[in-house]
Amino acid sequence: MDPFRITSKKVLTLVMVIDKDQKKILLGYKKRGFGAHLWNGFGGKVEPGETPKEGAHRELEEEAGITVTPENLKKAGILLFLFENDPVALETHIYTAYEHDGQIRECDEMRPQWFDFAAIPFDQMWEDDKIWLPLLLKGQDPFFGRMYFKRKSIGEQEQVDAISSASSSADATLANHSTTMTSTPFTKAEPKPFYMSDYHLELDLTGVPKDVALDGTVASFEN
Ligand SMILES: COc1nc(N)nc2c1ncn2[C@H]1C[C@H](O)[C@@H](COP(=O)(O)OP(=O)(O)OP(=O)(O)O)O1
Repeated sequence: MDPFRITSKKVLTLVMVIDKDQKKILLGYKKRGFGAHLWNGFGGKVEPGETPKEGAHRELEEEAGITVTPENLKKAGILLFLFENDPVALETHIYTAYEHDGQIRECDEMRPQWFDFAAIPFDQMWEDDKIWLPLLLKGQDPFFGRMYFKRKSIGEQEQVDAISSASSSADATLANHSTTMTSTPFTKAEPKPFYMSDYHLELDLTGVPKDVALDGTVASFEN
């Protein structure tokens, strides 16, 4: 039986807020829930009746306190995250926002912080990010991909713990390169429960239909 066989999906959003002039990206430190202790863009589940773009707008305001006009919220790609022995895939619609309104603020779920492009904390982010985020920062969108994740075994987890405690001094150095939004100290790397075992990314979408059929349902690049 295929351990990556999927029967349904959840639709999620992820917004990457970028300051092109300063060459900085706004990330949020996830304090709880799925992906806790990792830095990520802002987003979450699309609610019934919402388009992905409407969901992205709502989640950005909830998690970072800022709004983006519809024309400034641009679709960068769609990634399908698949987890071993989990039949529910996460279809994640990724957006860029180069302009925003309002005051960035922390909430109970996310702690926002600006990072220089040269100091993005990839070792404390989902492993797929190091594949597509550099492309997004170069403006090479849109992309479409499948990312396959396996849960770490106990032995692998112990190895990660050892690496993570050895790297805590490196984290302190990273903190000096980033612009802190709040007085909360930079958090050291936490072990990641999953590792990416494989991926497939389409960068040339000429052969991909506008509506990409995934698991029987359809994702549209339109909004
Ligand atoms: C597995 O790989 C992933 N990589 C990246 N970069 N981002 C991911 C991955 N898997 C999920 N995400 C993103 C997609 C969403 O932005 C969040 C998860 O959203 P969450 O489950 O927290 O959704 P909410 O609606 O905010 O959840 P609550 O029920 O807590 O409100 O992570």
